[in-house]
This record gives sequence, structure tokens and C-alpha cells, in this order.
Amino acid sequence: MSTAPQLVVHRDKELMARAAAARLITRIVDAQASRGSASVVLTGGRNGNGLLAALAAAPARDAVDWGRIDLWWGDERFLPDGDPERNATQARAALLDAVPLDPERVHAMPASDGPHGTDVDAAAAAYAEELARAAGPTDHGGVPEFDVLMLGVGPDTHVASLFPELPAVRETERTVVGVHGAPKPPPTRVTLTLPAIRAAREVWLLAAGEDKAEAAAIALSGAGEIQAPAAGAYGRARTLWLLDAAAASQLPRALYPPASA
Ligand SMILES: O=C(O)[C@H](O)[C@@H](O)[C@H](O)[C@H](O)COP(=O)(O)O
Repeated sequence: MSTAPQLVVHRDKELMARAAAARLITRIVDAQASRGSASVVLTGGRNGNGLLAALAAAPARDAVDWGRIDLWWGDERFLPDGDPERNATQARAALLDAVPLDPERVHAMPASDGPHGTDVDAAAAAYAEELARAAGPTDHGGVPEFDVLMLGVGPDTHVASLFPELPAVRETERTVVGVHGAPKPPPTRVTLTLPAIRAAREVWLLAAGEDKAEAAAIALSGAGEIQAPAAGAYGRARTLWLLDAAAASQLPRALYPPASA
């Protein structure tokens, strides 16, 4: 079932990052209050890391019980462990090293110097198994029900490492796949697929900057998910687009009417 996207537009990307960080804290605290723990999927990219840095600086960050949270990734650049370009390395620098997480609950995607070596497809299959082990009997499609799954939106409408027209975005069975020949470097990546993304309770798409305006307009105007992967990213309970004014500047007026005078 697809949930209609809701849009929240902030003045600029700094405010967007701070507001999204505050929203994430609330969401995690609520999940921990109702179910004892929270499950969050992180995204790579400037917007995702901006949000994590804003969270690190937020006074309310200590409201989160960091030992009772599972962190997963929506995609990873298939590089050696600790490489500065890895999404996990960047997330650690932005936030994760500063909070008392349970290392057993930080589920980084495999690196290219890990147990599967440079076999990205084996690495993807191993991550799918890790997700399946964490899934409960009432969860959907071999992944735990993530409370919040975040995705940065690329200028070509890619999300995670699901690029327009490439095989990964067409995957309907597997939850995690290897990506070969991605147009955004590095070319080899690991990614959740659309079915895995759609198992999340809430999916948040982050888009800031003028270079995202066209992508947001296309994805929100009824484009197909093979051509515009962001259009296929939605959550079971909620789909939220978090934008800054520049990224919202080409949206159809019906979606984002100009502010009243
Ligand atoms: O590994 C990556 O590069 C990503 O996870 C990718 O999907 C990213 O989120 C978008 O390209 C948006 O990135 P920006 O926020 O930097 O524009």
C-alpha cells in the first residue's frame, strides 16, 4: 500500500537539518516509549550527514536512549572499512562516535575488505541475511519494520543506490542487492531495494538545494519508479518529503502553493 507523500518545506538547508533532527529525536523517543527500542535506517550524502551533525549538536539528543536503537543503512559505497568516502565512516564522524550506541546494534553494510572480499553480490546477500535475522514474525518481507528510513534524493531522482533504469531499481524479490556501474562514484555499491524500503513504517526523503528542484518535481508529479526511483520510495504509515525552499522551487503549485501574503 502506498502512502501519499506529505511535504514540509523549510527556509534553507540548515534549518531543514535542524528541524529534521528534532523530528528524528521525537520519533526515536516515541518508538522507545511504545516498543522499548527504535530502528532507524541512515542515508549517505550531504543532507543525511547534515541531519546527523544537527542531531549531534541538538540539546535534546540526550533524550534518546542510544543503547536501545538499531541503526541500519539504506546504501553503502563498496570501499574498504574506514574509507572516508564510506557512508558509515561519514555517519560515525557526524554523530555515531559521539553517542553511547550498542556496537552490536550498529549494522554497517559490509566493506570491500571484509569477509566477502570484493564480491559485492555476496556482501549484499550477507546484509540481507542480517536483516532477515532481525525481522520478527509479524514483520514484512524479510526486514524488521524500521521506524524511520531516511533517503537523500539525488539530482537524477536516485535514492539509496537505486539509480534510474539500472537493474537494482527493478528488483522485486531480494531486499539488498549489489550495484555495478553506478553513475555516482564509486560505481560499486550495496543498496536496499524498493521492497525493503517500503517495509518501513515511515520513509523520509531529504532534498535541499537548487540542483534537487527538478528531481523533486519529477518524483512528486506521478513519474514511474524505474525512471524516477524516488517516486517509488514510500512508507507503510507515512511518506515525508523534507525540502528546503530551493529544492521545492519547481514543484507544481497544487503540491506546494505559494505562501499567503
Ligand atoms: O551513497 C550515497 O551517495 C547516497 O546514499 C545517495 O543516495 C545520496 O543520499 C544522494 O545522492 C543525495 O546526496 P546529497 O544529500 O549529498 O545530495
